[in-house]
Amino acid sequence: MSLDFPPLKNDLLLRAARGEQTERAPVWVMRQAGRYLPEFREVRAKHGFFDVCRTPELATEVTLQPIRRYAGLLDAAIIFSDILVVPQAMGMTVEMNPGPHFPEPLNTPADVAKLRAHVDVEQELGYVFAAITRARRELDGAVPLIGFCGAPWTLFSYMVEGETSRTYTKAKTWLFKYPEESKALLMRIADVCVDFLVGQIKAGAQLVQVFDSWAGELAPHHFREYALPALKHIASSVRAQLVVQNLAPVPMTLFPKGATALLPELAEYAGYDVIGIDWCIDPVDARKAVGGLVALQGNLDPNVLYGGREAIEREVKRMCERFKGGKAPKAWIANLGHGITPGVDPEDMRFFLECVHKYSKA
Ligand SMILES: Cc1c2[nH]c(c1CCC(=O)O)Cc1[nH]c(c(CCC(=O)O)c1C)Cc1[nH]c(c(CCC(=O)O)c1C)Cc1[nH]c(c(C)c1CCC(=O)O)C2
Repeated sequence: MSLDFPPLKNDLLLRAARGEQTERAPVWVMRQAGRYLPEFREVRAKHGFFDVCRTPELATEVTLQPIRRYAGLLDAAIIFSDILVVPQAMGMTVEMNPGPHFPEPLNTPADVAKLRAHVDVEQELGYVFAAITRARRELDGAVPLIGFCGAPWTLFSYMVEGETSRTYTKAKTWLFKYPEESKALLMRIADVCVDFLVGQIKAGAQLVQVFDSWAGELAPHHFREYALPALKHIASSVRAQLVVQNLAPVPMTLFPKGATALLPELAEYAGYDVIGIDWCIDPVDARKAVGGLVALQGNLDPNVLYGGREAIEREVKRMCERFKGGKAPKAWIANLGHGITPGVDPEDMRFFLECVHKYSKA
């Protein structure tokens, strides 16, 4: 049973995500709705971060801001929310001041008892679903709408560390001191992610992305042991649930930032259609690593956007050549290798998008 939405006018993203070569690379930018936009800062001056997330009108407004500003240049919208709404749904308090802060992180496995035994995502995160349905209607088919969640390992890190960490000492202490409890918690987070992503798809998300921002912090064998099973569980369970609930399949993207060494097995076993890469791997090498199994997304260093027009043009041109080169299939979604940062001039972002349009033509 699916909701009815206006027909999609630009399906470049969905075609590339399914592995098709496209006439040019679709392009969107992680954190495209954010503090580099004056219209976003205006909304944030009047409303708290999570108030924007929890108010479908505001979340829709902010989701559409970059689509309006860069009309005809962006090929996707991403729903305005945060990965940390999942720990909130599980019963944790999360503040944003200005970075994430958990007043009561999970210090030991005993603290897991403080989490909700059963998470009703409809009740806890229904506001995200409402925002997605509303944004999808307001987009009027201009571009597809992306839903997302954080990956279990990245969310686990925040829930244990209580903030963004440089060393991940607390999260890793859990892995090495309490391996079984860690695995259980990772799977518990994964189960919430499954319901959350299925709910987003049901509400109108046309592609979903799993952000594993701290994937690169783990040794490959630790990633394989702890992070990968939960990621696989999400991909296979979401797909199975879509069948059970009679919903059309949607492409799934995994962004395992920094996990370059694992690209071959992620492509082969994780179960995603698209893998996002950061700028620390050359696109030609990433292609070799994943073969023809998945589409790639990425990977310009976000700081290139601070380098002025000449640097932006040169680097985008190079990125396009590197993604289109080599012998592997060419399905590619252009993006930065991580989120856009607050100091970027919105006109430089526009120039980046224009350069992708120009240099990624088949
Ligand atoms: C690790 C992570 C978080 N959140 C997210 C990740 C994964 C991606 C990544 O690694 O960047 C994902 C995220 N966060 C946000 C989105 C919205 C959609 C988009 O435009 O991409 C998405 C997809 C909005 C946001 N989430 C946040 C902001 C800025 C806060 C503000 O408006 O005051 C935005 C626009 C806050 C946030 N939220 C988080 C941090 C560390 C911070 C503070 C630091 C920062 O600003 O980058 C957690």
